[in-house]
Amino acid sequence: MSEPTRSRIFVTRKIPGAALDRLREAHDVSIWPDELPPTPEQLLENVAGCDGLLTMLSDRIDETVIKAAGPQLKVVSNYAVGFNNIDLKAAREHGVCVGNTPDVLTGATADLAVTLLLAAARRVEEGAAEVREGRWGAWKPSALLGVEPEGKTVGVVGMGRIGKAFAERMVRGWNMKLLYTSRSDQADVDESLRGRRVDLDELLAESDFVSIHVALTDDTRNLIDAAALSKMKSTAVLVNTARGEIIDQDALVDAIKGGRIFAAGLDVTTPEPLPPSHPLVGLPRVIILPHIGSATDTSRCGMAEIAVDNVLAGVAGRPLRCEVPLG
Ligand SMILES: NC(=O)C1=CN([C@@H]2O[C@H](COP(=O)(O)OP(=O)(O)OC[C@H]3O[C@@H](n4cnc5c(N)ncnc54)[C@H](O)[C@@H]3O)[C@@H](O)[C@H]2O)C=CC1
Ligand SMILES: O=C(O)C(=O)CO
Repeated sequence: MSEPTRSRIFVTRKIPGAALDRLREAHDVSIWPDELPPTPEQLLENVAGCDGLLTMLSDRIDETVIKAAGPQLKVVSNYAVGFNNIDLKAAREHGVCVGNTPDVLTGATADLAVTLLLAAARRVEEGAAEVREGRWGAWKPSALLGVEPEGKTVGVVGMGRIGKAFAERMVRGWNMKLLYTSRSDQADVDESLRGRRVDLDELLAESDFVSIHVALTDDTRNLIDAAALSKMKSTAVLVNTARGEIIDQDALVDAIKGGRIFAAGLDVTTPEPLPPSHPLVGLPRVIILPHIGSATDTSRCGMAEIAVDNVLAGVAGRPLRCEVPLG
């Protein structure tokens, strides 16, 4: 009996868990060894001749990369649920399947959105900085006053998997009223969470807390711009765990400085990493985390299993476990 064909796979970063062992057993795998990602030039060099790529959300996989890999490339398996870093049109044109890692990170990312909402609302960053920097003075009745979610209105922009998990937490945990935007009606959300689908303008005007959960597309880039921010309540808290490009960051700096919204909690920014000199960094009432929404052992190992399954299926010409529709 002939040996099964071994494919060439490039993995652009070490990933947690044992899933990569399964890939190594079946195929010839090279893993980028550094903590820092390959530069665009290094990526082009390393993909040449590969049948499959296992990529990170920070790797830009455009037509140049797909062509540099060569016509034998069958699959790009992204170690993320988001796939805005991949040129889907180029993938389709070159007959390459694209995989992503949904569901296993939904709870962790929704938890982080709740964390950011509470941390921003209760000014946790400013308080912790006072302690760290020796500025903790006498207890003051009106120091670091925040806002409470209980019974208020939460607006979820994009009622997908994570949007829904976040909404469940806020409605069940804090008895909040739910408004959301969605491209289609969601009867289950309306029934089980007493949600109401509205347009973005109404959501921004009526919500005390707004959390972004849409995918980044040409339609959602800069969705939250100066005009959108101006529609929000001056007491509102804005949370973003989706993608940095969905918010116009210059407009957000102006809105926070001008007191046009109360606070913001961001897990994602443009660029990433955000340089410490950026005007958002250190701004009171803005808390920024380094894109850790899915950073739990459980989620990242689950993502690794799916990403490896996607590569194994893709190089074998089978449907992927989680395949991104290419239109
Ligand atoms: N901070 C982090 O570590 C993480 C961030 N994410 C981000 O969260 C996003 C959402 O993930 P999931 O909920 O699993 O994806 P999903 O596909 O279930 O949800 C995305 C939602 O956005 C909606 N949408 C897309 N374009 C829209 C538009 N123009 N207007 C209104 N709605 C629109 C879709 O209909 C869908 O309901 C990912 O695309 C990713 O960017 C995901 C996981 C971790
Ligand atoms: O999965 C994603 O899209 C992330 O941003 C990180 O898990």
